[in-house]
Amino acid sequence: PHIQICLMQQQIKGWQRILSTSCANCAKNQRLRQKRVISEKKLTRYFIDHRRVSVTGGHGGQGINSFYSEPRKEFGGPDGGNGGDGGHVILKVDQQIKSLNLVLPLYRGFDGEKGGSKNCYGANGGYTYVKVPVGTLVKENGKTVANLAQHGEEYVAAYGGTGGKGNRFFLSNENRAPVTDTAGEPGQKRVLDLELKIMAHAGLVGFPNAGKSSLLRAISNAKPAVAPYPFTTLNPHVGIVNYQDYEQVSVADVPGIIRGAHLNRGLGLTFLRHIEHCRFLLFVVDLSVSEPWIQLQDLKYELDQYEEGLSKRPHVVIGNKIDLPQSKANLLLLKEQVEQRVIPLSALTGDNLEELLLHLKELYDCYVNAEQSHKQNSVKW
Ligand SMILES: Nc1nc2c(ncn2[C@@H]2O[C@H](COP(=O)(O)OP(=O)(O)OP(=O)(O)O)[C@@H](O)[C@H]2O)c(=O)[nH]1
Ligand SMILES: [Mg+2]
Repeated sequence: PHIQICLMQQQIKGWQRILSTSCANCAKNQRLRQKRVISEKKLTRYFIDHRRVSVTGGHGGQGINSFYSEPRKEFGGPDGGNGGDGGHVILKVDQQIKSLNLVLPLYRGFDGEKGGSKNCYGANGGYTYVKVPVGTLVKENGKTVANLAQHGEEYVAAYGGTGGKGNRFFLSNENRAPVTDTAGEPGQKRVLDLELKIMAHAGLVGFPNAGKSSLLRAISNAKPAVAPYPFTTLNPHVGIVNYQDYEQVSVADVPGIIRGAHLNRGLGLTFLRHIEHCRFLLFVVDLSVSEPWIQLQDLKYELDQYEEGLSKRPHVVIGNKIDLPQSKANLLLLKEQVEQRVIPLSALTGDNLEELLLHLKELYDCYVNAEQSHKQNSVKW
C-alpha cells in the first residue's frame, strides 16, 4: 500500500506539472525581463564616438610555376594557376550597432590562396566586414572620405591585393614553356578615423545644470541621469517625442557646453560634433541665474567658433526653471535682450511644456517641407 500511495502522489505531481504549464495565468505571473539601466559612468565605456583604425587588405596569392606531365605525355605544357585576390576590408552600416566600441584598432583582410598545378586558381580571400553604426563619418588625414548614413551601406576601407599569375598565363606562341610566375600584390594599407555623429532632428544646447536632461525626460521616453551638479551627462542621449499624427521627432541631449568649449575646455569639442548634425537647435537657458542672455551669447559664440553659422540654424530659446522665484524677473529681462521667441517652462513641474512641443512640431514640419521642396531623398530618420 505504501508503494501505491507513493505512485499516486507522483501521478498527482505529474498532473500538476501539466496543468501548470498549460495555465495562462502562470504566464502572466512571470515577470518580463526589464532592460538593464546602465549608469552614466559605465555608459562612457560603451559609448565610443571616435576610433582610429588601421586597415590592411589581404595579400594576393602567389602564382604557381608547374608543368603538366603524365605517362606518354611527358611535356604537357605549363599548367601553373593564378593566385587568388586578397580580401577587402569593408565598413558596413548596421542599425543594431549604436557605438564604435566594438571596432578594433587593427584589421587585416584574408589573404588569397596560392595557385595550384593543373591550372587550379587559388581561392580569393573572403571579405572582412566591420560593423559600424548609422551616422559614421570616415576620415583620412582629416579629410572626410565617406559619410555612412543608411543601414546596409558599405565602404571599402582597404582593397585586397590582386593575386599573382601562374606560368600558364605567360604561355604564348613565342614562348611555349614559360617558367615565369609572379607573386601576389600586397593589400592596400590605410589609417582611418571613424567618427560617430548621433542623428537627431533637434539638439538641446545649454550650459551644465541648465536642465537639458530634465527637459528630455519630461518630453520624451529617454531617461538620462539628472543631478544637481554640472557635467551629470557625459554621453549624448536621444529621446523620441511622439505626436498624435504618428510623427516622431528625435531630440538629443548633449553634455553641457561651457565657455571655451571650442578650445576643448570642459567636455569640449567632441560634443559640439553631435550638435553639428542636428537640423534645429533648442537653446536651454537657466532663468534662475542672473543675466541669462549672457548664457545665450556664450552658447552661440561657442557654436560659431566650432563651425561658422552653426548658431544660425533654425532654433528656439527655452527659459527653464520658471518655477523658481527669481526666474520671472529674469524672463522679462531676457525677452528684452533677445529678439527671437523665448519659451518659458519648467522641466521639473511640467509647466508650459505644450508650447515647446507645439513649436518643436512646427520646426519639424518646416524641415520636412524644405526637404521635400529640395526634392532630395527623404532624410526622415
Ligand atoms: N526648480 C527646477 N529645477 C530644475 C528644473 N529643471 C531641472 N532642474 C534641476 O536642475 C538640476 C540639473 O538638471 P539636469 O537636467 O541634470 O541638468 P543638465 O543640463 O542635464 O546638466 P548636465 O548634464 O550637467 O549638463 C537638477 O537638480 C534638476 O532637478 C526646473 O524646471 N525647475
Ligand atoms: Mg544632463
